[in-house]
Amino acid sequence: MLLETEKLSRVYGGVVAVNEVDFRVQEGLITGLIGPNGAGKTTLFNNMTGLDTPTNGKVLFEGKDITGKKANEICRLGIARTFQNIRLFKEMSVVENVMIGRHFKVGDKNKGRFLQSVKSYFFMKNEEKTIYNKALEYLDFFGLADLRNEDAKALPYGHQRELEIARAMATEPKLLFLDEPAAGMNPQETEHLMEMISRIRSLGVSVVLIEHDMKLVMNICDEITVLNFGNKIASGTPNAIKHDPVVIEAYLGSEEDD
Ligand SMILES: Nc1ncnc2c1ncn2[C@@H]1O[C@H](COP(=O)(O)OP(=O)(O)OP(=O)(O)O)[C@@H](O)[C@H]1O
Repeated sequence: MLLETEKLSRVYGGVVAVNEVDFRVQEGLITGLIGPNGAGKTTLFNNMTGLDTPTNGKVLFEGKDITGKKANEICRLGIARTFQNIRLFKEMSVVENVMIGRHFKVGDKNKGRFLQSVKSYFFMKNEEKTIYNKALEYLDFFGLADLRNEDAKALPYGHQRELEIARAMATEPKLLFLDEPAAGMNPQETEHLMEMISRIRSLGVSVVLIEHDMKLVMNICDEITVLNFGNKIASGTPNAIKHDPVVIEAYLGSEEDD
């Protein structure tokens, strides 16, 4: 198992946001985490990626206990993520946003100097040129290279979300967490996103995604785990989940679509 939680719980005051959840991520697969609003999906994400600390239970990554480690330590171990609300450096260009992800990976002694010097390729140091070229490779891989000099804030919404994913990929993760990547996207943008996520899997990077768009989830996930009121109520293949009466009752309801 690439990542697993053992009876992970997170309690806020009187609210049990996540209750003794055993969540499993197999290497090389796309795993969906679904459930109604407030089911505990983002809380579980935050507790696996170092943004929050479990009240009880463990998080194991490649068999090692990473419970309670800080977000940057976890990122260095090979776990990257995106957020429900887009968190780009809006005043910076597309390529600069990816370079920041890349730079984080390479290590960073001179961040200030680095950020001032990315404007002109001619004046870049060799290390910076390598980072720039690698960032372009990532943009190219995701079909975003033509946009490299645009300000991030000028991009259409769908591209902003994809840029965030490209930046997370530039840290060269083994495991990528995506929190509602298709939120607010139109059908064409969602289609492009689905291709992008499949390409990430083809690189051998495992993906975990929270998503309410069931077409996307059922189409691209290999495995799905369902939360309801903080409890894991099911896990299995998309087909098994789609036909699970407990899941239909708690979440899918009449939206179920064969
Ligand atoms: N920092 C916090 N303090 C107190 N309660 C919290 C906190 N974070 C989450 N909760 C509560 O924990 C529960 C689970 O919330 P969470 O955001 O994890 O659900 P979710 O499944 O991600 O929902 P959504 O699909 O709406 O994003 C909710 O009842 C929420 O109000």
